[in-house]
Amino acid sequence: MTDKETVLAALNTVIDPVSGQGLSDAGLVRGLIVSPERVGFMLEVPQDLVTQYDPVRLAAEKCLAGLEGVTKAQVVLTTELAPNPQPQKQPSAKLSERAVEDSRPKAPVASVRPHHVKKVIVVGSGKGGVGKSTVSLGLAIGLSQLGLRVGYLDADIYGPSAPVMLGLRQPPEFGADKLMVPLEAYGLKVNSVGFLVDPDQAMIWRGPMASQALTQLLTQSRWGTAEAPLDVLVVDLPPGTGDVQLTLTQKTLIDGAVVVSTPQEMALADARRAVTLFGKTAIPVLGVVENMAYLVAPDGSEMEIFGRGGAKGMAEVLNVPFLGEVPLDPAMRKGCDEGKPVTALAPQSDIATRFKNIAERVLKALK
Ligand SMILES: Nc1ncnc2c1ncn2[C@@H]1O[C@H](COP(=O)(O)OP(=O)(O)OP(=O)(O)O)[C@@H](O)[C@H]1O
Repeated sequence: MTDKETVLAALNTVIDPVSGQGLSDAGLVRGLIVSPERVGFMLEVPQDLVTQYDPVRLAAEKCLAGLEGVTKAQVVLTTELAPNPQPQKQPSAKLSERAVEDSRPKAPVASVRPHHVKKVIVVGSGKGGVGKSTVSLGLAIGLSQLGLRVGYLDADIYGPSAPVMLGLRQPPEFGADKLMVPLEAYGLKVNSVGFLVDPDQAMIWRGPMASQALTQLLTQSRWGTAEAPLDVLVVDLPPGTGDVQLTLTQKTLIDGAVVVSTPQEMALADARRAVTLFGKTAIPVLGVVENMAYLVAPDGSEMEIFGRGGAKGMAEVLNVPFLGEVPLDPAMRKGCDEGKPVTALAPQSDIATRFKNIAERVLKALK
């Protein structure tokens, strides 16, 4: 009889069309059973890709059937967004050492990659109100000013801000392919939790519901096409380091994370946690942005309202890149409130140049 290692190695010869990796490495093999009667597993894929994966299912089944000693091979295609199965009664028999080892939590294997998106960057902060959304949008606009095709997903379920910051109100339409068509603003393709629910309503989401909504926004939006894929999708995460962030970062193939902090110690402590969270989920930290680093007074002097250099120092200590500082800029605040982002409308301004420089560093760190 064949063993699990042999089966997993064989399944790596079948290529996942989305990630380009073998099925085992891509984390698509779930619930593998290797018994004298049969070898089988669940091929867990995003709901919208089921048709695309049917040939992969057949190839996997053929691969298993070709292994020595296998009489019955079975691969079941299942979608990630299916409702949770009823809890199974736990077997009372004592588990073997191997089974105990198998059941220990492992480093998560991400499995969802949005369609036609080359790179996904998440922007997080430990603490709320540090300007994460402002910086995410500035970064997205900066990347697009560098000539890239950029998407912006406002995934902040606790306080979606894209509708206000970009002056967008109408919900996205659904295309014939049942995917949401992101709105377009200032050269960005935009989708937001705020388009789907009333942004003024306090949002109380149960963790699994929030994670599912975010995964759907991410994977069921038509960000790009085969001819014109998105170069980068910037995802503005909810603040904090809780379950919602953890689940999203575990379930999605993310290429890098940017952490935003203000310079004061209270914010830095939380930002450090965010860096640690990304580290734990094996997401490369592309760097830290220090927001509200200073304010230019009318006499031209720089007032360091929250202290300055704290986030830079933190980046050095944690050995992650420092991407740059963003001053308190009243024009940027006003533009955000009025749906007129100043970095897009005044691309030569100091603040726009800062975001372009940050975008350049992010790109460099991504490569
Ligand atoms: N550098 C800045 N200069 C001026 N105003 C700023 C700056 N950064 C953020 N703001 C303002 O501070 C407020 C909070 O910013 P923002 O919504 O981006 O924070 P956030 O961290 O995303 O908040 P939340 O955690 O609530 O989602 C907004 O009014 C925004 O315009």
